Amino acid sequence: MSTSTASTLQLFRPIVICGPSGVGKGTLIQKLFKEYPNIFGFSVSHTTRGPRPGEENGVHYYFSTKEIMQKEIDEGKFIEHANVHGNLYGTSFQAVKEVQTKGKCCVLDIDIQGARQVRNNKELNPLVLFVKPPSMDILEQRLRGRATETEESIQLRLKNARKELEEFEQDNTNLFDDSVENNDLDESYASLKLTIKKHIPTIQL
Ligand SMILES: Nc1ncnc2c1ncn2[C@@H]1O[C@H](COP(=O)(O)OP(=O)(O)OP(=O)(O)O)[C@@H](O)[C@H]1O
Repeated sequence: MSTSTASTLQLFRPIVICGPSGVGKGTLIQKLFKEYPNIFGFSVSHTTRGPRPGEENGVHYYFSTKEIMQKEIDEGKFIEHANVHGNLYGTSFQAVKEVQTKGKCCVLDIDIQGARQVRNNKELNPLVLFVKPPSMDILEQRLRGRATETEESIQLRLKNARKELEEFEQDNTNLFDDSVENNDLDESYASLKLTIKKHIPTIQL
């Protein structure tokens, strides 16, 4: 008897990870990819900026032009997009589908505005999780400890973080399905895995 892999392939709901800058989203997501490279996948983003040495089209980014990408945004082909210093960046529905058709669960690191855009998308049906900092002081320490931001950028991120935390606490639009507090990293990572399993029981973690 033969079995068809195509018919047994599970299409996992994508997971949207939201939370203030510096809370540790990237750190948690990297741990998932490292422990489960065959279960989780990152979608390839589009950009209109030129490729840097060593960057490959379809691997690091899909390189596009402003005209083409804007037309595709207008046609609704993008889950979310942003203009950063004059260049467009975004995630297409197709890029998420490519991860899903490999049998992987696509993890998206997008901001609250982006999450709001995809929240009620029936086709995507994302699991939206919020990563909370233990406190604003700790968030500030992490942003400073990362040493990637100017003072101005830290202040802007903290200001946005206060707004995002308020939105999370009120959450009157049911934007988030669940949340994880990123306090001790190992405990938070374990809690993230449990939260994912709770909402996507067929995932083998
Ligand atoms: N649980 C934790 N305990 C202590 N430090 C942490 C923890 N999680 C992450 N960090 C550290 O905090 C800093 C910010 O983490 P990270 O870059 O993952 O945040 P982010 O939410 O992805 O930020 P951004 O949205 O700006 O990309 C990093 O230096 C990281 O090593």
